Amino acid sequence: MTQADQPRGASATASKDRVKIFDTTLRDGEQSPGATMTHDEKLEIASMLDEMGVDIIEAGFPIASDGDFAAVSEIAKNARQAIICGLARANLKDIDRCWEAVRHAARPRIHTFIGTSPLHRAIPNLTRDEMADRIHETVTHARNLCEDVQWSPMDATRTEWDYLARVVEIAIKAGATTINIPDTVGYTAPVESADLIRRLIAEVPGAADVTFATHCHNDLGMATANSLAAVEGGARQIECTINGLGERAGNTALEEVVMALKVRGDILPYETGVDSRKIMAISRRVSAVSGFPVQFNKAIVGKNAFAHESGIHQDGMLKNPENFEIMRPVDVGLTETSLVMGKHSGRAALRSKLKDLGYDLADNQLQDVFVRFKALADRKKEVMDDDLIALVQAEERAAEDRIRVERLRVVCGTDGPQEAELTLTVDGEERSSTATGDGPVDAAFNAVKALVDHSARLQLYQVSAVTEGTDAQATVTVRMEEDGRIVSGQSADTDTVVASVKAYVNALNRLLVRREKAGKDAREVSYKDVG
Ligand SMILES: CC(=O)SCCNC(=O)CCNC(=O)[C@H](O)C(C)(C)COP(=O)(O)OP(=O)(O)OC[C@H]1O[C@@H](n2cnc3c(N)ncnc32)[C@H](O)[C@@H]1OP(=O)(O)O
Ligand SMILES: CC(C)C(=O)C(=O)O
Ligand SMILES: [Mg+2]
Repeated sequence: MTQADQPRGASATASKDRVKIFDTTLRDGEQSPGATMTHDEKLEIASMLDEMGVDIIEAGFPIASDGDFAAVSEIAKNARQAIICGLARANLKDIDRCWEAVRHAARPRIHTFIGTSPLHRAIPNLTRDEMADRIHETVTHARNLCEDVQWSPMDATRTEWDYLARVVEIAIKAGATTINIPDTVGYTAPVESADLIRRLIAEVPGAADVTFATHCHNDLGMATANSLAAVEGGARQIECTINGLGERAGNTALEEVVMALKVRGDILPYETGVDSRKIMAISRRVSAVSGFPVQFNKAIVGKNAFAHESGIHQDGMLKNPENFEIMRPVDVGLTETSLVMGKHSGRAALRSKLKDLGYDLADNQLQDVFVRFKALADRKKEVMDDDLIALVQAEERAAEDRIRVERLRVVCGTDGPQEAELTLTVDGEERSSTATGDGPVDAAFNAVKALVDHSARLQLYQVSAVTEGTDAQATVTVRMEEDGRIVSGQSADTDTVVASVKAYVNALNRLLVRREKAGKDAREVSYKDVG
């Protein structure tokens, strides 16, 4: 075994075989249309990969451009522990350029490849024999430059068995230390993936002296399954990318294979040197620099991978997280599971969430807030913490209010005048009014004035969104002044006009309290009977 073949990390145990993680986010990942990263971004990602314990970083394709060459060279210079690898086609110029870039690394690797299937042999227009000679020549050349050489028969899974076995043997004899078997077009299936590696190791002379690697693409959604099957067949290097970034449907996702081996060590007795707690951070960074968002339900790193909205699951999670989670969030770098509050949530989650927010409600209060919460959740995709706080505060305020908003309808649009039809309960008596105004809020405020006669002057009217999105709750604040007394009112609702009227009424209620406190009889307020 050469120095380059030694697995990293001190965690290898007698019972578990070590599987090397080869990350190609910066090479195959960057080949995704639109995923190009800048020089500095590549350096940053390489450093994070090195830090998290990836064994080999494929840093780029040095002949592809001066920029790629510069990035691979600098990553090679900065590498702390990882092997730094560059890709090269099966020609001497590519291999020389690759070596120029990776040779700065403490542990450099040249990765050279050529397509060996009937379809791919036609690309450079070579016969079987001509290609075999080319493989011998180029792998020998690479090995003369570098002691760590990886060779890949591109489209191996669509290559005839006899030819594949023949060229793998040639590459091993020419000095390749790692033989990578790519499923370039995501065509294979788990049983076949395992069998192919097993058969190569069993039948190709010299196979026992090299590491076999698996490189899968996800065209049929089987990349992770195929990679793990290949490991069961004898592969000891998995090629993968962060978030599964890569050509077409992507490559095997690093986070998936690492966590599968960690969580299912009972049936997959293999280990990696990757510190899984660094997964979330690098996933977010790769998503940001590549511009590829991670789908919400993506395994391990998706926004919903450790989130629960439905009441039965939330209740189960609160009783024991193992009820609905097979991994601890902390093991992938998250601080906690998130209980998302939405229309499927129940009282157990609401009580727990409110407690976290500092509200320890009695059962009857909780029930009131729960009813209002469900009504809000029916109108809004996700109820955020601030929405809940607004609900509880409104509940607290409403308890002693003499004036309550019952119903409001507004007519608005380009062809004014805007009109509001409002029903309030005042000291238990229902009263209604219709008013017009300059805009829906003005019309609604005029309707309030028609029902509650007062001389308070509106000093401030302010609207802000509690949370994000067009379905966000609007928080409205109003400030009013009467005889030197200043009161303010606040309310939140997904309907801005409703929130405005409720904030106005909230201020009026406070005004009544202030008047009472000032020794006046609150009933001095005269209510116009327009009902
Ligand atoms: C499955 C994979 O991921 S393979 C890697 C794919 N990645 C990339 O292609 C990204 C980087 N590529 C590039 O920047 C460019 O394609 C370059 C610089 C490598 C080559 O550019 P060009 O010289 O303009 O060639 P072009 O891209 O048009 O065509 C590819 C050439 O490489 C040849 N070729 C392709 N693969 C190999 C190989 N493994 N070994 C030898 N030659 C190869 C093709 O036959 C073709 O040459 P030809 O025109 O003489 O037939
Ligand atoms: C270059 C090779 C290994 C590759 O990316 C593929 O075949 O998918
Ligand atoms: Mg690939």
